[in-house]
Amino acid sequence: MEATLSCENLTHTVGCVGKARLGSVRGGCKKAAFGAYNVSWKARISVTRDLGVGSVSSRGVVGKVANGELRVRAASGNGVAPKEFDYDVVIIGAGVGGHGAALHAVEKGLKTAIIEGDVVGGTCVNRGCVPSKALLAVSGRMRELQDEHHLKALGIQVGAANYDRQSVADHANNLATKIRGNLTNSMKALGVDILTGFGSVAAPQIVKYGRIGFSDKTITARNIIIATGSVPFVPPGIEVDGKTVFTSDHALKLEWIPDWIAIVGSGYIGLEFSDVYTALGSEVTFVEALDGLMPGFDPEIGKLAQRILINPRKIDYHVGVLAKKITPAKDGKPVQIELVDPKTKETKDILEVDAALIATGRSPFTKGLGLEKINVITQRGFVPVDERMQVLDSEGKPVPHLYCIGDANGKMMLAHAASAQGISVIEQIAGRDNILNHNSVPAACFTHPEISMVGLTEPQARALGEKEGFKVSVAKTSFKANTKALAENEGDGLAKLIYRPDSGEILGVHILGLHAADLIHEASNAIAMGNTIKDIKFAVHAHPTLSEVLDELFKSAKLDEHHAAVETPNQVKSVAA
Ligand SMILES: Cc1cc2nc3c(=O)[nH]c(=O)nc-3n(C[C@H](O)[C@H](O)[C@H](O)COP(=O)(O)OP(=O)(O)OC[C@H]3O[C@@H](n4cnc5c(N)ncnc54)[C@H](O)[C@@H]3O)c2cc1C
Ligand SMILES: NC(=O)c1ccc[n+]([C@@H]2O[C@H](COP(=O)([O-])OP(=O)(O)OC[C@H]3O[C@@H](n4cnc5c(N)ncnc54)[C@H](O)[C@@H]3O)[C@@H](O)[C@H]2O)c1
Repeated sequence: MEATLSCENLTHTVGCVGKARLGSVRGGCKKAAFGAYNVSWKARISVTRDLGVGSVSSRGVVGKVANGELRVRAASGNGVAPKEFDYDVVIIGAGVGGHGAALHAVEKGLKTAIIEGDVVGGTCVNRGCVPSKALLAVSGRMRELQDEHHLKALGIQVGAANYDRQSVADHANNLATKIRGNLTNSMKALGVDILTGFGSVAAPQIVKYGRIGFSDKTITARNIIIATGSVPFVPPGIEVDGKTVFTSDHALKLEWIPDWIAIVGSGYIGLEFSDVYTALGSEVTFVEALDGLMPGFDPEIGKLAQRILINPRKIDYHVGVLAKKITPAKDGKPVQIELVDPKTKETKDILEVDAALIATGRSPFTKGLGLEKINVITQRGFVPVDERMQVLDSEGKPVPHLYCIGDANGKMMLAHAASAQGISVIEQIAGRDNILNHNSVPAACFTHPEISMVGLTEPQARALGEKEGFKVSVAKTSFKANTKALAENEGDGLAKLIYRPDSGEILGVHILGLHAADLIHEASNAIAMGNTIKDIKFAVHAHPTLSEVLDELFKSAKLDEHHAAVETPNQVKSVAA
């Protein structure tokens, strides 16, 4: 038996003895018979014949054989950096972006350090995705238990639902602590060096870290990745006291439940918190500067979201007005919000409420990084990068060995986008060119029901079609036609597909309905893999599942005649073969 080993990025070689169930492998990197073999610790070895399941190990390198493919990775984690540098990779910021990059770096055998100035996990774990989803888990259940009509339809009777505020807050805090521990342990287990302090770029390939203003330790790095994230953006004129006027950082602690809260900004944070607060008994008033609520969503989905998530709840709103001045409650006076016309700046109204949550976006946290020393000028604080996340200097040229990922570059302020950008950068450092297709990155808003999306909105797709001269079509399916959704008595919802009828290319998918955040991945994976509607419309989905909403969606797309004519379902092909 013979096996072909294709090795990439050979740097230095470690001895490695391979044993697979059907034999072992011997030879150099190009072509090998079974027996002992030498591989680079950065090598990826593909075995052309199915070896069954087995493993190889030597000097901290283990490889697993499965389905004819042998992957080799560093088991004990950190590799050995070339002599002239302390590390192959130094990451500044241990949020989800930095964490994703660090794990992938050690997997590639790169000696890696991560510098954190606060606590591991960053925004997502400590002040973002994780605690907010814990609160939303409670709001979802409270909402269901309070919905008599819904429960009656299922034949269920329950007494009055109630909650203990401190226990809900503890649930969110405990979850953040647990996930923070998991992240820390995963890096320690693989041997990532976790360094404590505020990091900055002292010069190309040199990083300093230590207490802010006293960065007294210096390390050298072949590559530096900036992953310093973001903080809440508070517009000027708004005074945050952390008690009655606060940002998501404070709100997630759930220190109290105001009877009436104004939420300034109807983006992701505003919408998710409106779900939490209304389920826990608050009345909500949205203040949104743009002309409609949820301006970032596909307009049709936004309209439906308003019908399902806003109108039936104790929520009212002011749109097309700017919250210009907000004064915290003081001396028995409530919180005061001055609303102005965004164009004329004329005062439109003064709101008096118990509390105000400021959810007006996030600012990159990039001050003090020392980028100006290497001729990099941030744009509104965001670090300019190219499609490979390479930092650009003031002339638009990539700075060698310097990358920026996650919220700090502002390309897509989502946890999984930060992590995916980190992995993409490590792939490049390991010598494999990689460009993340941001159009394939899904997003979700975890309201009840959820909203999810990938790719373009309908107006964006139509604008692109007009510019590039292609036709855009739209298909839709309703959750009302889905057996599983109806069994759950959760028929409210819509899935929308935006596509090119000439090529079958998927331009965007938007879902509002039960478990929309999980359902979107069939569409996002299809876009990432470059699959067209023709490729996936014959895929089989289990019945009865919510996934059939997407099955119906892809099946209902109408492709142009010439394209439809060449369609052949895969299963028909394989039967014929
Ligand atoms: C309320 C809320 C809910 C969210 N929910 C979701 C969600 O459900 N799904 C989702 O995908 N996204 C969500 N996000 C967005 C998500 O949290 C961010 O996109 C993500 O955390 C960005 O990751 P990052 O690694 O770029 O930065 P961060 O997570 O902000 O981490 C950056 C880290 O760098 C550290 N740091 C900064 N400067 C330095 C320095 N100079 N030296 C050393 N360390 C430094 C910081 O202390 C921090 O730990 C939410 C955000 C908020 C606020
Ligand atoms: N589930 C998730 O994935 C999730 C959840 C929360 C946050 N996030 C991320 O966090 C980031 C920040 O979220 P966000 O909701 O704060 O920002 P956002 O950009 O989504 O929404 C901010 C809204 O505030 C409005 N606004 C700004 N200034 C205003 C003012 N003075 N008066 C009235 N309205 C004003 C804007 O028009 C906009 O609609 C987002 O980019 C998002 O990606 C993601």
